[in-house]
Amino acid sequence: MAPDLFSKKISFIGGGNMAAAIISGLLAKGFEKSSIMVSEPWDVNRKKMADLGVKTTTDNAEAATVADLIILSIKPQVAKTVCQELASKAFSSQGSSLPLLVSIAAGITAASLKEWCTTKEGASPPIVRVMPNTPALLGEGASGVYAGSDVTSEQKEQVNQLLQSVSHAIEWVDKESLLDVVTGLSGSGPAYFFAMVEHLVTSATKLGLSEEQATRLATQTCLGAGKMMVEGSDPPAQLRNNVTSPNGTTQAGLESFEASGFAAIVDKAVKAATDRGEELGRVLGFQ
Ligand SMILES: NC(=O)C1=CN([C@@H]2O[C@H](COP(=O)(O)OP(=O)(O)OC[C@H]3O[C@@H](n4cnc5c(N)ncnc54)[C@H](OP(=O)(O)O)[C@@H]3O)[C@@H](O)[C@H]2O)C=CC1
Ligand SMILES: O=C(O)[C@@H]1CCC=N1
Repeated sequence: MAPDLFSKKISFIGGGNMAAAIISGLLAKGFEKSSIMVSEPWDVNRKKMADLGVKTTTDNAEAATVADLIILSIKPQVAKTVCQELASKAFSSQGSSLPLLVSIAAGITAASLKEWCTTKEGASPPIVRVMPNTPALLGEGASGVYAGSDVTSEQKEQVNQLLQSVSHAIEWVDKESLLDVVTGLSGSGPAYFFAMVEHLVTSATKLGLSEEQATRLATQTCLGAGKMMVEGSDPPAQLRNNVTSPNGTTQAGLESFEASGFAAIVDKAVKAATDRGEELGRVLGFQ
């Protein structure tokens, strides 16, 4: 990581699953524990953050005031309240030079965040939206990013550095609505693979394997297939063909998937998740 981000103070508003994943990634890259503060109301989660060695508080304004970079890692449903609190209790006293606000909240648009974060003096922070995913915990994340027009190239570089500590794939999108697609693909995506493995294990158990054996075989198959796609040069379709012997077992399995509408099932799921992101932004955002 370049020294630029290393010299910054980062505050997380909300210390749940994603905050833990990103903080773990940053600390693994050598980021100073004392340069991270987490504001979290729930004592159980606050203790988890304190156990990582970072500073904690229950006061969102305190965390926001000391930060060069604020990560909004709360649920979309509380984004408005939290932003308005930051505007009145933290940003108002900071003049026009406000810290960069990085929101990971699904669906909530930059325009809504901007509106809610505007102080009564009319100042508002530059806003970047990121859609990460939970493999960030292992430094194996995939993230989509969108920056508002007032974000400087230096700030974009800081966000890149932040994401490089937890993600292998960092995809900037120039149309904000595409972040909902990123959410439906890679934000929610880990759960699709977990569900797939759960079903594979159940199927193999019904056919006689023990649950333990089936779990070891299915999870390693998932990891191995993933590594082949990421580390090799062949596209997924080629890799699929390589496994599929004519009239063999894989062909039988894949034909059964297709007969049950596999492509349509995946299409509908990614669309449903994408639409839900858009809906969250519309329903919870300003009209
Ligand atoms: N989980 C995932 O895979 C991904 C999540 N996201 C996005 O990340 C965001 C966080 O998700 P996730 O980490 O899973 O959620 P969590 O519920 O695990 O974390 C959110 C945390 O914020 C706390 N919180 C609630 N109200 C406030 C408040 N007013 N001020 C400060 N903190 C508060 C919650 O406490 P309490 O529990 O007491 O309410 C909780 O600990 C969401 O917006 C989600 O859309 C993005 C990508 C992937
Ligand atoms: O399910 C959710 O809404 C969040 C966003 C992406 C993953 N988890």
